[in-house]
Amino acid sequence: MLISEFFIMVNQPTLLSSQLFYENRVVEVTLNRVMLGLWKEIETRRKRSASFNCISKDADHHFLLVSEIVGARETEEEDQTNKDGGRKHNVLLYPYAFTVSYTERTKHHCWRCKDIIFHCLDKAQRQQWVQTINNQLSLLSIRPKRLLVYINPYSGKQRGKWIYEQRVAPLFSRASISTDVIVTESANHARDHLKTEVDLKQCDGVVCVGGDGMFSEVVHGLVSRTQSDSRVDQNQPNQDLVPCALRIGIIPAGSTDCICYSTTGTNDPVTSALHIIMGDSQPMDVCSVHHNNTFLRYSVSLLGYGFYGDVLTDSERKRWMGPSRYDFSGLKTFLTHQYYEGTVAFLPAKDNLGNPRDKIKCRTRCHICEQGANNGQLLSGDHVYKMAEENSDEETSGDGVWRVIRGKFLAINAACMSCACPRSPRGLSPYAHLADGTTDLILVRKASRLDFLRHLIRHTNKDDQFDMSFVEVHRVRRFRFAPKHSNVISEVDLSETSGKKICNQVCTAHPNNDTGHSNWNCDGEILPHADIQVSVHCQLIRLFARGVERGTTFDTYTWSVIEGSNLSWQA
Ligand SMILES: CCCCCCCCCCCCC/C=C/[C@@H](O)[C@H](COP(=O)(O)O)NC(=O)CCCCC
Ligand SMILES: Nc1ncnc2c1ncn2[C@@H]1O[C@H](COP(=O)(O)OP(=O)(O)O)[C@@H](O)[C@H]1O
Ligand SMILES: [Ca+2]
Repeated sequence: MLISEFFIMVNQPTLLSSQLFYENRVVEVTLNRVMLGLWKEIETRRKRSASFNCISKDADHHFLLVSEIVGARETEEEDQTNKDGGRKHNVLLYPYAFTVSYTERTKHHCWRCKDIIFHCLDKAQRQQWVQTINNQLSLLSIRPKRLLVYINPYSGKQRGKWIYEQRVAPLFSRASISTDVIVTESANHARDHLKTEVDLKQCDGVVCVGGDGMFSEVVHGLVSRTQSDSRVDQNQPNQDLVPCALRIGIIPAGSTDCICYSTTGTNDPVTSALHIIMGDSQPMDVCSVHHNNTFLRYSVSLLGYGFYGDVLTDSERKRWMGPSRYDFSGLKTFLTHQYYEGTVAFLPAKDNLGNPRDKIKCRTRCHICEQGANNGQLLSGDHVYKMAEENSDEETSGDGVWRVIRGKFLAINAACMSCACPRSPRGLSPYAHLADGTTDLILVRKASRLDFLRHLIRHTNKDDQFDMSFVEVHRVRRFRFAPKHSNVISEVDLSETSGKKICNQVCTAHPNNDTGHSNWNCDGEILPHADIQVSVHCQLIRLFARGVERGTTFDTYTWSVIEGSNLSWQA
């Protein structure tokens, strides 16, 4: 925060100002539209031989941004003695206490809810403070007041219900958020409920408690509902989709929690609950996946063919193992060392969106994502595009240049965001962006087991997983894949979209016994088709998050202390 910004905050009209007892002293506490300031210290009381002495002290200035207050409430008596260090004298002299809860940043992007207790001389004064603070909070229109919560009781280690009830619900109640809670009874319960039954006008957001699969259900429910309400046909691969009005919150309780980790920097339920309460908003890209002009699914994190497809397929049979199923199946798949032949065609992103190796990380208020939105990255349906065959063959069209790459691949991954998660803290594509309208397409060609292991290990440390001869990565707006024994990216198919037969048949139809195909891992769901068309829809949804924050700076501290300052609080 700049000192000039601080002056602006201080000079807001005062809403309420009183002398209150705080910790061991009487202070003047002032509330304005943007900050709650514990301003001039009037006197400090210290206990000395069971009596109190007044010791004056230099100015000591604290403040708390109103936007980071969770709520204010009358302090329960037990809180007063427990949390306030059992200072009995407070109870005698200033018997009416109120608690202000606020967010505090701790290590590794984790947030915590902290309390400050102030003591008033009389009941009316306390009531006035609690009411005025809460009234101010209710004026913050970005904050949700009513939420629809879906809990998957079987996610991760099956602790979703406990996490919600013990760690999250008490915070929502402190923030005066009302909730409708649904514990899902089967897969797709949340998706179908959102698609058909819910009156979306009755809530300010949807929260899912679970893993990436549960988030995916909510995305499918909300996006499909929004399109059907707007009469948009999702089966058209190049269709402009209508952005969803409601924001989605994720309380992480799953196996990978990659979407939560990549959007908040951690997989901590309390942090996520606080982002929801603060009314944070993070736009996010969504990929639509089609097969032969039929809609299959949406994806927001990983679309993986080969290695990650095979890990998922194997792990689904081992759900009973919980999150460690991925470690077991990961090892098994690695040892199998299967590669797949096929053709990838892609439309690269515009240059101003950087590239997957430029070391520009997506952070809160990311300027690359702003550029993406300004570029109008969402492609409209009537663009004519062309495609050229062969490794570096290229052909220009009104929409850019399509490139086609054929080969044998251990893995083909598309990361629409970094896909950072506890297993891989930098992620599959560390410099991918949440909301730029692109996905990073990672092609891992056939290589030795040892080289592939080196590549995988680099996901877990600081080394560059793309700096290997058999790995290439492209930032793209759209792509298509056809396995070898398919003729999907074919002359006929291309002529339908380009109007010109510019490309020879890339993949020859093969009499085949249907082996040699992997599955696509689409945010943890197995896709039934290997040949797919993918388009990125820029900023189609919004999350209750703010992206990963940069390092700790002055303005990341909420309860800040400005000692020795000569600033004065003005009405
Ligand atoms: C020798 C060490 C190798 C370690 C490699 C680690 C690489 C990890 C990259 C993880 C990327 C995760 C992308 C996210 C995928 C999720 O959508 C998906 C479903 O999650 P959930 O619903 O919570 O179950 N998770 C996976 O597909 C798991 C992939 C794990 C592969 C080891
Ligand atoms: N009540 C339920 N019973 C069974 N499956 C469910 C239920 N609710 C949701 N699901 C499904 O469980 C799958 C995994 O959910 P997720 O929350 O991602 O957990 P995990 O991270 O452990 O995979 C998702 O595909 C989701 O559709
Ligand atoms: Ca993106």
